[in-house]
Amino acid sequence: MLALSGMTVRYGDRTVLHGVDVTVAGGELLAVLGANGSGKSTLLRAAASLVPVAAGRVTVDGRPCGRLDLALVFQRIHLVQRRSVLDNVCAGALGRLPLGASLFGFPRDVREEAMACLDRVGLADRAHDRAGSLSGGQQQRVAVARALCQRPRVVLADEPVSALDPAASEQVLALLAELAHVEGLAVLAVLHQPALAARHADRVVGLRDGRVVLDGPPDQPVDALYPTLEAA
Ligand SMILES: Nc1ncnc2c1ncn2[C@@H]1O[C@H](COP(=O)(O)OP(=O)(O)OP(=O)(O)O)[C@@H](O)[C@H]1O
Repeated sequence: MLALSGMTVRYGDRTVLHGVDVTVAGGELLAVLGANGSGKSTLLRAAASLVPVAAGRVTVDGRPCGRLDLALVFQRIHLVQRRSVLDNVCAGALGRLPLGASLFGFPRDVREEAMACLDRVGLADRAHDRAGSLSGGQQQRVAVARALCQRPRVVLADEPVSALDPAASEQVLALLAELAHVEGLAVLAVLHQPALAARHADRVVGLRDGRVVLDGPPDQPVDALYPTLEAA
């Protein structure tokens, strides 16, 4: 479903992605692994058109990727802390609502859909609490619900569990895998923990110096991606 082809990104005269090809099927959770600076976030940002691309194409089912095809989940959780959990999830629908539609509150159908998304992540009972009153792990699940409310085909998650404790990390990864497997979404997650990828991803892509150096089953050895302590 999602195909990144020949993705090349340069910062100044430095090339940080060298013609990277990555595909993610519908129903698949793909983990992207690699050492610091290997180009993982740049790849995700290039896929979302958040950085200029020197060459390459991003397609969804063979068509150029549209703004509404993709939903993003970031490491730092961007929720409006003083608004309710439900309002934050409703905001996922903004891209398809007419301008100003949310000025006097979100329409009832959007609120119902947002409640269903919250139910999906196990937080329907917190809908009317302030987002800021939830734990980090719960807020990341709200961010996933907001992404769902966008009705995307593809979810791109950039280190979604880096700030979470082990139990919350497992929960968020299991949720992303479930969205892929149950909703048929293509989910690409940049991760720093190979063990989490091995437990939850369907496939792993490894980057080194802006190139794909492995692509295969999630439980394959990935040590070669990371510098040893002596080399660091
Ligand atoms: N805005 C920028 N301007 C210049 N260079 C950048 C910029 N963003 C990233 N880079 C460089 O591009 C390379 C890849 O960075 P990127 O953030 O994609 O790596 P990463 O694999 O996600 O790293 P990390 O695991 O540390 O988050 C690095 O060498 C980084 O210094």
